[in-house]
Amino acid sequence: MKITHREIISRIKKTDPKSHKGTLGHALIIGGSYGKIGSVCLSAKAALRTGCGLATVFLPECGYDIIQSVVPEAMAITDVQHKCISDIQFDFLPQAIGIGLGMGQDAATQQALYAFLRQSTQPLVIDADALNILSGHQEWLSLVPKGSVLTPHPKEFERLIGKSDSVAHSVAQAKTFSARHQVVLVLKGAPTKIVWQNEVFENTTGNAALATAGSGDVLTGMITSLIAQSYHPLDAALIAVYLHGKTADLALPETGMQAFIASDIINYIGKAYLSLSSAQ
Ligand SMILES: NC(=O)C1=CN([C@@H]2O[C@H](COP(=O)(O)OP(=O)(O)OC[C@H]3O[C@@H](n4cnc5c(N)ncnc54)[C@H](O)[C@@H]3O)[C@@H](O)[C@H]2O)[C@@H](O)CC1
Ligand SMILES: Nc1ncnc2c1ncn2[C@@H]1O[C@H](COP(=O)(O)OP(=O)(O)O)[C@@H](O)[C@H]1O
Ligand SMILES: [Mg+2]
Repeated sequence: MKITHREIISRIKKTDPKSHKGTLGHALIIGGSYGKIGSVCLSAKAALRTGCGLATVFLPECGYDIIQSVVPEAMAITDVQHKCISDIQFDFLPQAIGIGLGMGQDAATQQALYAFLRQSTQPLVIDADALNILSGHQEWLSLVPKGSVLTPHPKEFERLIGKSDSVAHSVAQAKTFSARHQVVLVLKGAPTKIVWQNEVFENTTGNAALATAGSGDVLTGMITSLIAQSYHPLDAALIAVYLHGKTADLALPETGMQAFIASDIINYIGKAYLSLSSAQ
C-alpha cells in the first residue's frame, strides 16, 4: 500500500486544545558518543518539533554542555562515563524511547544495551548502533519489546538479516523478521518501505536532498515523538516517514538539493504538518 496524503490524514489525531506539556508525551532519546553528540541533538530537536510535550536525552557526560546549548528545550541526563554510554539509568517514566543513534559499539555500551533491553517492556525505536549491536548478538532480539520500531538503512538491514539478492527478497525477509519478532521495520531508502508482519507500505514523499548526514537521526526523533503522543508504533512510523519526506519536497524549491541538511528537515516539519491541512 502507498503511504499517501489521504492515508496520513486518516491516521493523524487533532491536538486537544486543553492539552499541556504533561499530556503530550515525554520522549527519551538515548545515544551519542564522543564526536557524535550531534546525532542526539538533531533527534531531540526533531522530537520536540514533531509535537511531544517534553524531551530528555540520555548521553555520555561529554555531551552535557553541547545538548544544553544546542537544544535548550531538551533536558539531559548523563552517563557516568565521559565518552560513551555504559549504564542507562533514569528516574522518570517516558512515554517513548528512541535508542542507538551515534551511540558507538564500545564493549561497555553493548553491555548497557543488553541490561537496558532486559528490563524494557514498552515499545522502543531502535536505530543505528543499537541495530548494529543487535546484529552481532542476534540472541538479544528476543528481548526487544513487541511493537518496537526498527529503522535500518540498507547496510544496517544487511547486517541484521544478511545479504539479499533482490528488493523482493529483502521485503520477504523483512516480513518474516517482523512477524517473528513482532516489530515494525522501517526500511529506509528511496523510497522507504515500512513492513509490519505481512503488510508493506511504500512512502510517496522525499527526494535525494535527504541523502545527508543526520537525516535518519531526525527520523528516529520524529517516530519517538509520535509514539510519545500515544500513536500506535505503526502509525507513528507511517506518519513520521511521510512528514520527513515531505519536508524535503517542500524545501527543495527554496534550499536546492545540495544545500539541504538535516537541520532543514527539522525546520520544515511545521510546513509539512501544515501541508496536511491544505487541499491537495
Ligand atoms: N552528526 C552526527 O553525530 C552523526 C552521527 N551519525 C551516527 O554515525 C553512526 C554511523 O552511522 P552510518 O550510517 O554513517 O554508518 P554505517 O556504517 O552504518 O553505514 C554507512 C554505510 O551504509 C551504506 N548505506 C547507507 N545508506 C545507504 C543506502 N540508502 N543505500 C545503500 N547503502 C547505504 C553505505 O555503504 C555507507 O557507507 C551511527 O551511530 C549514526 O547514528 C550519523 O547519523 C551521521 C551524523
Ligand atoms: N535518495 C533518497 N531519496 C529519498 N530519501 C532518502 C534518500 N537518501 C536517503 N534518504 C533518507 O534519508 C534517511 C537516511 O537515514 P540514515 O542513513 O540513517 O542517515 P543518518 O544515519 O546519517 O542519520 C532515511 O530516512 C532515508 O530514507
Ligand atoms: Mg542512521
